Amino acid sequence: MINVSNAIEIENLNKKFKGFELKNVSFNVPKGCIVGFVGENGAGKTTTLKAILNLINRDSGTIKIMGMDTIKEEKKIKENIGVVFDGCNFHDNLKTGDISKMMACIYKNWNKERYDQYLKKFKLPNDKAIKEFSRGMKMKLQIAAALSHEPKVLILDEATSGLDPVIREEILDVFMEFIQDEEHAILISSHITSDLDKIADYLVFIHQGEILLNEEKETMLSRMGILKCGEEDFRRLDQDDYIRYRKNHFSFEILVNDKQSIKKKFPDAIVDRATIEEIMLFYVKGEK
Ligand SMILES: Nc1ncnc2c1ncn2[C@@H]1O[C@H](COP(=O)(O)OP(=O)(O)OP(=O)(O)O)[C@@H](O)[C@H]1O
Repeated sequence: MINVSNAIEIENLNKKFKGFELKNVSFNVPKGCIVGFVGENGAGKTTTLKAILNLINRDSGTIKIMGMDTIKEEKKIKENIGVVFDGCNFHDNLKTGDISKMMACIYKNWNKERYDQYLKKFKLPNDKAIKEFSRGMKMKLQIAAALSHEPKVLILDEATSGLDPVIREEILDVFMEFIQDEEHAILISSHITSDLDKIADYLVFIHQGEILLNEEKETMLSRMGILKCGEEDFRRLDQDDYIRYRKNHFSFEILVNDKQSIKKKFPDAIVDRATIEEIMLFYVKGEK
């Protein structure tokens, strides 16, 4: 039996569209982990996720799920993946029971009891057609369906976007429950960085089709920091000390690589903890 520690492995993925390119995208999703995939609108998140799912043809690169090549062993892999994309993929006139019958034909591991449990947990009615569902209800339905064919990997594209904090928390709890099994893994793209702050173990940051950052979340957040200082102190910094800076009227805000070494250099300096959102903004808007 092959023992693979990564649920998903992406190596040198390239895909060119007119005016956009994924450039040598490489990262892993380790088993037992949630990887948050972040980046601004149009950065290439959905394109990457679609390439993982073979929904678009890639130009080059290899992608493995549970050690299996996603092109050569596509059929075998599909059973192992639960997918939720923004918007609802089920036909509007279907009811929850119709979806169960349909999914049972598609997936050999379809677990109707589990699906019914999720419907109950999410308080989804079985007598209404999907067209009468709210956005949050549609999202929860998709998540219930994605989890009920007993996948090992969840691939989620903006699965919590446009939902209120109560529903988001319910959904995040379900993801946390799913990941308790060490063989499971989640790759989730989201603009709601506070959600990723809560649940992600790793963060992968994509910008203009390139991976800029790929690190364990807590290590990254405890290492990086934001230093506020005047021009004189800024000039004393080495290039290696910081990642990006932003200049205001009278001061500099600097995303530093290593809070501790900066505190040694400037004992009186205040270096604040950076949030995921701030780090993203520095990478996109800051100067080098
Ligand atoms: N089928 C396609 N043909 C041509 N260009 C495409 C196609 N699909 C996506 N693109 C382009 O690829 C780029 C990346 O799009 P993508 O949907 O991957 O971004 P994203 O990071 O998911 O953005 P968002 O956060 O807005 O969903 C965009 O410039 C988009 O216009």
